[in-house]
Amino acid sequence: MTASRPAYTLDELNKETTFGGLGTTVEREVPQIDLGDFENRKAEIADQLWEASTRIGFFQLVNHGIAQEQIDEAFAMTERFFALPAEVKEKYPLGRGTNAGWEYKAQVRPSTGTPDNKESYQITLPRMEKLWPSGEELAGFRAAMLAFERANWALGMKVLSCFALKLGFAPDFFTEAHDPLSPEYQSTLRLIHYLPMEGAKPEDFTGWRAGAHTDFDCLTLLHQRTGQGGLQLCPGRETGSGELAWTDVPPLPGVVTCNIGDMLMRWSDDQLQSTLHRVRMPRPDEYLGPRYSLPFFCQANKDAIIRGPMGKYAPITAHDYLQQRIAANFAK
Ligand SMILES: O=C(O)CCC(=O)C(=O)O
Ligand SMILES: [Fe+2]
Repeated sequence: MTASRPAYTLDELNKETTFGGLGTTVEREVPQIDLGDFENRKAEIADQLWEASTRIGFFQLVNHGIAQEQIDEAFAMTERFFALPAEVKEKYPLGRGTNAGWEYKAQVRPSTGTPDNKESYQITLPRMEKLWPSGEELAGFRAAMLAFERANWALGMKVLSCFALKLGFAPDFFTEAHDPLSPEYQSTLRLIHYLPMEGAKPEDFTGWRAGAHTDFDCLTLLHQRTGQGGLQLCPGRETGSGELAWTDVPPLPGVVTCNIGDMLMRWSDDQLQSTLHRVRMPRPDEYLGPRYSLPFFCQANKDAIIRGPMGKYAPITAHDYLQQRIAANFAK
């Protein structure tokens, strides 16, 4: 299969085509970082974020400031959205290269060459014209999601301000690069529904809920439900000849799971690690119901220029960078 895959122009994509195998599992510690008393503890928090992100590329935030009621409401609305009839969801289709709208089993990862076993609805604010379900179809959805999008943006900017500190940029450097009032804004809230596996055939369990990948963005904030596990990570992009060793990331109550994406890895001259991850199928003896997750992707505005403090890579706009990644995942 590998031979028939396209060659990509970005090195990270060519690498990704080699990560589709089952691999082994190993325990690793995913650091928890407490954001409480942020203003007074910022330097210490920045050190902890830096340590986690240069080492494993994943961490879990506690005392992150997003109320559990708001997270629960976003999940409840998400379940209602995906429960709408397909004829309704089809009225709001994902536009090619836009990260906005609904898709069903349309994302093919370079690592697996097969579609993820999921449907998703993406919210990218400047691109939502004609993509919101009407109030009659789903009352309260738009208000809940706009508020949740903004809460995640604010948390993401807090974390990114710590990385700005460590990289020698101005404190609001990344906030300005992710300006939600600009038409160039392209951060995305994604609602994901992984399909239930009750009564599925044995061969259906051989695929992936989400094939191995790294995220395209600067930083991902991921909300998960307790009891709906499956996320696994593999740090360091260990591309040697051996099998990759994967670590389960349990969905703990009250935490927001975060990971560094390729855009921030490039922006930090490869100091911060964008870590490979995937969502495995449940085993037949595990919970087989649907799985919902809510990632928020902090993706710098299209016109932001990605240039690291040491200038390791040629400057590129966030638009050009992202388009190459999206094209590789949704190629028709
Ligand atoms: O659903 C999850 O737990 C992870 C999803 C993910 O990695 C992604 O959408 O990029
Ligand atoms: Fe991801």
